[in-house]
Amino acid sequence: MKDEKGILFVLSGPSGVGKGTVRKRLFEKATDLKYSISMTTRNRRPSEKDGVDYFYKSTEEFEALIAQNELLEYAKYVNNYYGTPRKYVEETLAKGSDVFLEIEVQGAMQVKQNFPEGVFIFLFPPSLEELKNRIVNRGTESEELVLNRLKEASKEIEMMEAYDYVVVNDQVDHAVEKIEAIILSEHLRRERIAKQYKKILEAD
Ligand SMILES: Nc1nc2c(ncn2[C@@H]2O[C@H](COP(=O)(O)OP(=O)(O)O)[C@@H](O)[C@H]2O)c(=O)[nH]1
Ligand SMILES: Nc1ncnc2c1ncn2[C@@H]1O[C@H](COP(=O)(O)OP(=O)(O)O)[C@@H](O)[C@H]1O
Repeated sequence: MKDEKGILFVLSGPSGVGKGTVRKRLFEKATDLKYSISMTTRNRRPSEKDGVDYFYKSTEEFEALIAQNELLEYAKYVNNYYGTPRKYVEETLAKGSDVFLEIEVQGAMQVKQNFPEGVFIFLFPPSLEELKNRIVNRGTESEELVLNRLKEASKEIEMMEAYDYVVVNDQVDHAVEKIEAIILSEHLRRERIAKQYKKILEAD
C-alpha cells in the first residue's frame, strides 16, 4: 500500500559533516525519493552546475522570491541566502512522492513548524576535530570562512534535540544505510497507523 501523500525527509547538520556527500550517495541508490534543489545567492563552485546543485540567484532575485512567498523556508547562512522552493515540495508531496531536503538547521526548524509530520534527521560528525578536518580538506573555503563555519557548527549541534533521528557520519555507506532504514521504517510505521485507523473507522 502506498501512502496517499509523500513523506518529507529533512537531512540537516553542521557544515562539513558530509550532508552533500551522503545525500549524493543516497540518490545514486534511492530512485523513489525526489530531491528538492535549493536556491542560493552564494557563488557557484567550479564543480557545480546551475539547476543541478542549486539554482543560483542574485540577492535581488532571492529577496523577490521571499516577498512573493515562493520559499517554504529560507535562511541566511555565512552571509548568503539559501531557500527551498515551496511549489516543488508541495506539488511533489501531493502527487504521492517522498521529498528529500538537505538544509541547514535554521531552515530545518522552519520546515518543522510548517510540516510537523516531516521526518527530521540530524547528521552528526564522529568528532569536532574530524568536522574541522573535513571542512579544511574540502578546500572550498578560505581560513576565515572555515572559522565561521566551525563557529556555526557548535550552535547547530545544540539544535540536535529537536530532531527525530541522529545519524553519525563515520563512513558514508554506513550513514546512507541508516538513512535508508529510517525511510523504510517511516513508511511501515505510517502504513500500520493508516491500517489501524481504517479498522477503527470500520468498527464504528
Ligand atoms: N535553510 C536552507 N539551508 C540550505 C538550503 N540548501 C542548502 N542549505 C544549507 O546551507 C549550508 C551551506 O551550503 P553550501 O554553501 O552548499 O556548503 P556545504 O553544504 O558546506 O557544501 C549547508 O548547511 C546546506 O545544507 C536551503 O534550501 N535552505
Ligand atoms: N564519512 C566521511 N568520511 C570522511 N570524509 C567525509 C565523509 N563524509 C564526507 N566527507 C568529506 O567531508 C567534506 C565535507 O563534506 P560535504 O558533503 O561537503 O559536507 P556538507 O554538505 O555537510 O557541508 C568533503 O570533503 C567530503 O568528501
